[in-house]
Amino acid sequence: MDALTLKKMVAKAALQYVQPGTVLGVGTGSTVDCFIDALADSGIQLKGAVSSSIRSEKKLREIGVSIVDMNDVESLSVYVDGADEVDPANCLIKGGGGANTREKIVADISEKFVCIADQSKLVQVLGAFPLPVEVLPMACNAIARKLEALGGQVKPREGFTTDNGNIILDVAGLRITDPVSLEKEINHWPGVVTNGLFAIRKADVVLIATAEGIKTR
Ligand SMILES: O=C[C@H](O)[C@H](O)[C@H](O)COP(=O)(O)O
Repeated sequence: MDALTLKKMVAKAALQYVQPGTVLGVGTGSTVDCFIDALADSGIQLKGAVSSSIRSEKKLREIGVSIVDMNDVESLSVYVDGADEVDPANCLIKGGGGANTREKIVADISEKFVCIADQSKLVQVLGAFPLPVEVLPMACNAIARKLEALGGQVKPREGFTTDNGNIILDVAGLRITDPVSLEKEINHWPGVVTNGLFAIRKADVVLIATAEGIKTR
């Protein structure tokens, strides 16, 4: 089964968590694009959506979902988003599309974070996918040196600026056996906006598309 078919499958499966008439949290990425398409086909009527990126906002508007400013809601019952890697404890690496900061903000106010992924995203230990770290431009080299001291190989993402006007450093070569500690450590460095580890606020439910069907974890 090809990657797009798996993404469409898992996107459709996430519709069971969507409550009509509510404000839904919506993430970013190619799997979420499939989810927004599935939402359009489902005919489910939402009150609106809080989105984690300009890309998803645009797509949601195109299907007639109104965008709600996060400052106008206290909490969200459900947040649907993809991931770049998922470990056995449902800790994630996110930010392959550079949206990890807004994603972390929306996930934080959500009661249920439903992560949608295909089986290629499953790992035993996080870190094969380079960890994205959003940094303020003036801190780029200082933070890169600190990440290298942790044993990572750091590459600034070329020609890319986040929705918040910052830089992404992609950090390869980390074997992340304690994602909670690493998430806290990197986030404490001045100049880091957020890193792409979702371990402190991990997924509550992970839907995994496999050739045999959807698995729920
Ligand atoms: O910044 C992007 C997000 O964290 C995505 O959810 C993540 O990169 C997964 O994207 P995709 O569904 O395209 O693999």
